Amino acid sequence: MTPDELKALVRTIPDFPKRGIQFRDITTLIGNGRGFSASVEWLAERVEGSQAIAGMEARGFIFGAAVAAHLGLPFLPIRKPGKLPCNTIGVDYELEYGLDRLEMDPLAVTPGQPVAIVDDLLATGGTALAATKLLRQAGAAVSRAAFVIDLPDLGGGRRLAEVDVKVDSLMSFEGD
Ligand SMILES: O=P(O)(O)OC[C@H]1O[C@H](OP(=O)(O)OP(=O)(O)O)[C@H](O)[C@@H]1O
Ligand SMILES: Nc1ncnc2[nH]cnc12
Repeated sequence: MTPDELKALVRTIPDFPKRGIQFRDITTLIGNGRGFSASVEWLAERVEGSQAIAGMEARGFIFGAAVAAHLGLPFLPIRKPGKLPCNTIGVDYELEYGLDRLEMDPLAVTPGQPVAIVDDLLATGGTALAATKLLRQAGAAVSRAAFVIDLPDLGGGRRLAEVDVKVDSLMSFEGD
């Protein structure tokens, strides 16, 4: 499937979860078997060469885990607060429509291990920056991140470039 065909599978819902937000919903993309599979293959090609894939709860688990399994790599879950049973490190961050916190097991990576980030969507970059910070704090080398959707108007790509993370995105939505 072409990137345009995949983009046509993303549903836009206005004013969710807050007035003024155009919510780009991947439910309809993953609800299409060929679309899901093509998206996972596209992401996997971008992060090949990494030694592990990290994905952020919850939508990052959908694509991150699938990409890791596709490449035969470990998957590192980066979770919302209070979910991991082990000792954790955490970071608070801001996103397009609120505040949140991410946590991970600091022992999940080995020193210098190249870990790529995979998520469904890049908006302000707050989530991916928080994940980068956590993974680096745990000792991982983070230089790549791949997303299904980029919202370039919100500047996430620029913010990740500033911390030396190269970004690839399968499609983007701009100007509305
Ligand atoms: O670039 P940002 O401004 O940080 O926004 C992008 C993040 O927002 C969404 O997650 P959300 O926190 O809504 O959680 P969910 O995956 O549990 O739906 C999305 O899945 C990204 O992780
Ligand atoms: N506009 C948006 N649509 C879907 N998920 C998002 N996460 C942050 N902004 C979003």
